[in-house]
Amino acid sequence: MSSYQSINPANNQLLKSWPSHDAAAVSQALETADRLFHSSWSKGDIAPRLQVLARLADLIESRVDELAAIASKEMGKLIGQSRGEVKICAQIARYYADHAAEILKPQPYPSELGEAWVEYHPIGVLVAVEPWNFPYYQLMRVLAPNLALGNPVLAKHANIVPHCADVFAKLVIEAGAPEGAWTNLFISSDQVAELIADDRVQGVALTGSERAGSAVAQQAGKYLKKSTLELGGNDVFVVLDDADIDEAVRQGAQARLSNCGQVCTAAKRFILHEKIASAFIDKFSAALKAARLGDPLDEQTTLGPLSSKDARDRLAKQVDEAVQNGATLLIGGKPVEGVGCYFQPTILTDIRPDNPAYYEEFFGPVAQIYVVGDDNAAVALANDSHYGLGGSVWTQDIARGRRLASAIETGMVFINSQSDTSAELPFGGVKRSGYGRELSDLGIKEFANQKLVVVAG
Ligand SMILES: NC(=O)C1=CN([C@@H]2O[C@H](COP(=O)(O)OP(=O)(O)OC[C@H]3O[C@@H](n4cnc5c(N)ncnc54)[C@H](O)[C@@H]3O)[C@@H](O)[C@H]2O)C=CC1
Ligand SMILES: CCCCCC(=O)O
Repeated sequence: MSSYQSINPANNQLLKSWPSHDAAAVSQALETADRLFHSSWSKGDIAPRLQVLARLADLIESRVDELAAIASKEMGKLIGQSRGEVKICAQIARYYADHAAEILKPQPYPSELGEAWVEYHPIGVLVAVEPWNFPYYQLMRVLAPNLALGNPVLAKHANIVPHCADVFAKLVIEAGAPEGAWTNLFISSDQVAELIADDRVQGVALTGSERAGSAVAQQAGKYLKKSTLELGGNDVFVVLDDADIDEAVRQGAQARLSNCGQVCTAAKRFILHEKIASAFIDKFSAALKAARLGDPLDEQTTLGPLSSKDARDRLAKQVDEAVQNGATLLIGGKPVEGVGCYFQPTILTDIRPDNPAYYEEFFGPVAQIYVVGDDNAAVALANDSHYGLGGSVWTQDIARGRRLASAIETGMVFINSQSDTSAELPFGGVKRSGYGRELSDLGIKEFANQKLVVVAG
């Protein structure tokens, strides 16, 4: 039985099983990608590649509803959020279509040795290993910069979103990319490891769990291949005593419930100044309780299902263990009875450092609340984490917000906004949230040969 299956998490119905790719198909895909890398497509003028990205952006924009429905049926994202994800993908494709040539032009390096500059060249075939939570966005973050640069990509998507993987690959071809530029492979972890070991593969990008990241990075390290990792997070949502509480509650509820909480940069640890904690908790609890659970395709639904039964069962076990280890369950805490992988909006408080939950990411609609007396305590708590991905600070004193943003040990901090993403801004983290950056001018150079050329003076 294929391990790639489209199952609707709103009703557990099997939509389609997808055949896996065997060794011969993988070998052919690698050969085609490597041949493309050694062709004028990858090494020649950038313009034809950017034209493909512009056409891809147009194609995606013309098919938002169709693409969004596929994602919502396959992984349970609310239809409006799926439309938003599809639109961000078009934005990313268009950003690199419009800006890659400027970003990748040779950069002069004034030197006493003579005229010096850095050129940006593709390095070869890459492997992309991606998760189900943003089934198109995660692929586009790798495709767009590397297609602009000239690196062919072999993509291994999460096993529960094969339809998204397949339709994305077809869009890239329809936009005019040659065979080999982006190849979707329904393959196993072992087949990924074999690809990474092959001399024709020069790098690997992964978004997903620490477990997957560690396995893939070990293999990449063993074979001296460049890797980037975008892993989990336990992002803070710091509400200071001078914050606009109603706006913080509104965005805090969105930041915890969006995509049913299955977002690496979702607000997960709510750190509240003691002066406003009670007011925030009352309003925040009401906002989470007001969530309308239902079919993700129904525009009225505000909280869909988790992506799978496994994800739902993992979360339920995690919440139970947090309570067994001393946490207080303020609201929710249980799977919703009936069909589908639904989970109650949940708030946990009184989580002490000796509770394993204190250091754990809850990948679902589960908020942890902590109360502190001052800014230093907020920063100390924020940094007491194995993760370092994103975070947000809420205050009407921007200088104060900037001080906390600089002190919080993550890759991204937003002041008076929930975490977000846009093609022109770098995305990534530190510590166990991974390394490297995606998007922006930083992302397109992660897998570039940044070659120094010097003309002796
Ligand atoms: N940073 C992010 O955006 C995301 C983080 N996650 C984290 O991952 C956790 C579990 O979600 P999953 O989808 O199960 O993530 P996962 O890490 O199991 O899967 C992510 C991708 O890695 C692949 N993979 C897993 N193990 C692998 C291995 N040994 N070798 C090669 N490829 C491998 C999977 O097939 C999938 O394509 C979540 O609870 C969350 O903490 C999940 C989704 C997105
Ligand atoms: C809109 C935010 C995107 C976050 C992508 C992630 O969970 O890895």
